[in-house]
This record gives sequence, structure tokens and C-alpha cells, in this order.
Amino acid sequence: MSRRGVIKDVVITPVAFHDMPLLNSVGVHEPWALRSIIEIVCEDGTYGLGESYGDSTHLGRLERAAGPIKGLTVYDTNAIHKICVESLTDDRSTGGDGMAGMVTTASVADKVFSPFEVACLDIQGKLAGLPVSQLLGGRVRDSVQYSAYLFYKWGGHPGEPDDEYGPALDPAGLIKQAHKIIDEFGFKAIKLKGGVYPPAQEVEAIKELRKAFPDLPLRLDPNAAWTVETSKWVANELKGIVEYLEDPAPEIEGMAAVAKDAPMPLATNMAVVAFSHLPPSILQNAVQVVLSDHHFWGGLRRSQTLASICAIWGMRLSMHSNSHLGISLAAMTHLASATPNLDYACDTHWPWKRRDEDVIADGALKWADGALVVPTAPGLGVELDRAKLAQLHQNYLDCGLTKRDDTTYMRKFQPDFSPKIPKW
Ligand SMILES: O=C([O-])[C@@H](O)[C@@H](O)[C@H](O)[C@@H](O)C(=O)[O-]
Ligand SMILES: [Mg+2]
Repeated sequence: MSRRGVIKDVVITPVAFHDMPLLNSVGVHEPWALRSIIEIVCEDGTYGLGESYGDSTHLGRLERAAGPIKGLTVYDTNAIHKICVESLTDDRSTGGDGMAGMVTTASVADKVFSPFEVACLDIQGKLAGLPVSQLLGGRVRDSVQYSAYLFYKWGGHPGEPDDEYGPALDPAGLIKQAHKIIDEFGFKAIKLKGGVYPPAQEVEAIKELRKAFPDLPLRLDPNAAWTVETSKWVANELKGIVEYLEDPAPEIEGMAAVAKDAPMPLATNMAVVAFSHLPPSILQNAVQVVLSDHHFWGGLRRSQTLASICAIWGMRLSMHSNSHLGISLAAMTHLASATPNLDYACDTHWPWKRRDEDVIADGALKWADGALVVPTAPGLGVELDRAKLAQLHQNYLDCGLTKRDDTTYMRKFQPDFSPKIPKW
């Protein structure tokens, strides 16, 4: 007889979907973004979904942890976390953070654990007839606001026609891009990915965005491309204009030095990316806003632990994003809906994805007025579309990429490009 909640199988499928040439401090996005889709299947046939990075190093780590998970139940998430930690004991591989090297290795075990935990919660919800938000304490908001995440970008990948967004290499291009995204989704906050052009140019872009969108909160994120001195200059220029400045300078010490003088809160998804980073950051008041991300903070419940620590120590919470598909968006939305102090508009790369390209069945995720409506069906509220999964897996096999590498791609077109930070 099959037993409820006992894990019979874990299936990990690498996938690839089209991406646009988005620029950042370490290079430019390649034509394909990689992800892994994690399916946990129980003895009674119930399945749960998780989504994570698609780099080969990370895939290897997921596979190593997956074997020993079989036979546990989906309620044994502490034991699953322990297995993830132990599976890394002899791990000598580097990289695989799916973020083009922008995050340290401090949170590797939490990165491996995260999609398994999300899939377990999906099944727990399905078996209980409850949405994941309910398992996390219940919704405090019925929809979750996201921000319009602007990027400097080329018109299209070199050698190809312009994509639907076209180029954005100056303030006018960014304003056009912002209008397009906001017209479609209704976002009520704007984030600009910086670290691409000299700081004065990016300051000017933010000032032009302020004129074009006088009522919307703004943010700028150069991914630690500036020295402490440059960061202080930018902070002063943008006083009263941005709601927070994200990762201006590298490392906790750099952020702390900037924070001493900055007239606005500093946010991070680079300096503080693991629980071990919190004490030194708090001691130095290095960051005032943590951009949580369940993919590297160890899943939804550990992200809520992070939220509690932030609440206790007077830090605020926002949410970080990488290129992702619908399973991640559903998980991010359940988490934000059930975390009272996650009250900034969250980041998402969703607008950069082709609307029809995903692994989930259509219709589960609905945008309204800049927000995603929290799914109320049991579990995450999204189901796999197996034909689409097969197509995106075929993309993965055909595209030839095995890791995210923005720098190498950029150097094909600008051989002297340097990803060194700080750059200015
Ligand atoms: O997708 C990108 O190019 C972003 O720069 C991403 O890799 C960052 O991790 C992220 O969005 C951030 O806020 O730093
Ligand atoms: Mg960031």
C-alpha cells in the first residue's frame, strides 16, 4: 500500500528558455537562460515542484542530494536539509551560483536545499488541500507587488534582429522600456540595473526616470561596481530620489563605509547572502534592506527566519530575482504573501521572458495592477505542462550552454571587457 507523503522519486530536469541581451557589471545575458526543474514524486503519485539554477555544477549537487532523500517524507524537511549539507562534504567544485559569480559560496547548502523544500511544501499543501501561503502562516496580502526591472540592453543579440524591447543604451531608451513594461504589467516601482556605464551617466538616467515617472519609487543596483568614494558621491546625488541604493560597493565593509554617509537605506543581495553574514553586517549597520531570495536563503521557511531576524534588528526586506520561470514566481509570491515585513515591491525578471515559454500549464498565474494574484489552489497552485517541459529540456540539450557566463559572452563582442569590481 502506498504511504502518504513518502518520497518515491526525485526528478531533476535542466531546461533553457530564450533570454535577451541584458547588460550588467559582469557582461551580458546569453541568448538562453538555464534553470532546473525539480519534481518530487510520492508513493501515492502526488508530485511537488521546485525550480532552481541550471548550471552544471549546481545540477550535480542537486543530483547528489536527491538520492538519499528518497524514502523520507515530505514533512522531514530538517532531515532533507541535513542530507543537503552532508552531500557537500567532499564537494570541491566552484561556481554554479547561476548568478554569473555575483554571489559567494557561503550559501551553497541552502541553494541545494531550496528547491527540495519548495517541492515538499507543494506536496504538503496538496495533501492538506491548502495553498503554500497557508502553510507559511497565511496570507497577509492577496496579491504581491513586483517592480519594473529595467536593464540597459542591446537591441537584440548580435547578428539577430531587434527583439520586442529594442535597444536601451541611454535615458530615452530606458524610459521607453519602462513605459512598455509598466503599460503591460502596471508596476508601481522601478529598479534600474546599473554598473554598466560610468556612474554619472547612470545618475543622469535615474534623474530622467524621476522626471518621466514622478510618482514611482526608484532604485539603482550597480552590483558593487563602485568604490566607496564613488558610492558616496552617487548616494549624495540621488538623495531624495531613490528609495534605496542596492549594492553600490563590494562586501560588508564597503557597504558599511558607504552607509555611514548615505542619505538613503542601502540594500543588498551580494554582501549579505547567508545567515553567517548577518552578525557582521548588523554590527556595522552595513545594510538596511536585505533582498531575500528563497533560492539561496534555503527555501521558503528559512526565508521567513531571515524575515524575523530583519524585523528584530530593524532591517527591512525586499526580494531579489534572477531569470526564472513560473514555478519560482509562484513560490516567490506565496512567500511574499505570507511574510508581513516583505513589503517592498519584489524584483522579477518575468517581463524578459517570452510570455508563452514556461514549464507550467497556462492560466495559474494572473497579473493585476503591478501585482501577481496569490494562487489559492492547494500547494503552489501551478501544474507541470509536460509537453512544455520536454520542449524547454530539448532547448537545454540543443543550446550547448552548461552554465551562466555573462563575461565570456560579452568578450565575444568586446574582447577587452573586464568584470572587475569595483570598476569606478
Ligand atoms: O540578471 C542580471 O543581470 C542581474 O544582474 C542578476 O544577475 C542579479 O543577480 C540581480 O538581479 C541583482 O539584483 O543583483
Ligand atoms: Mg541586486
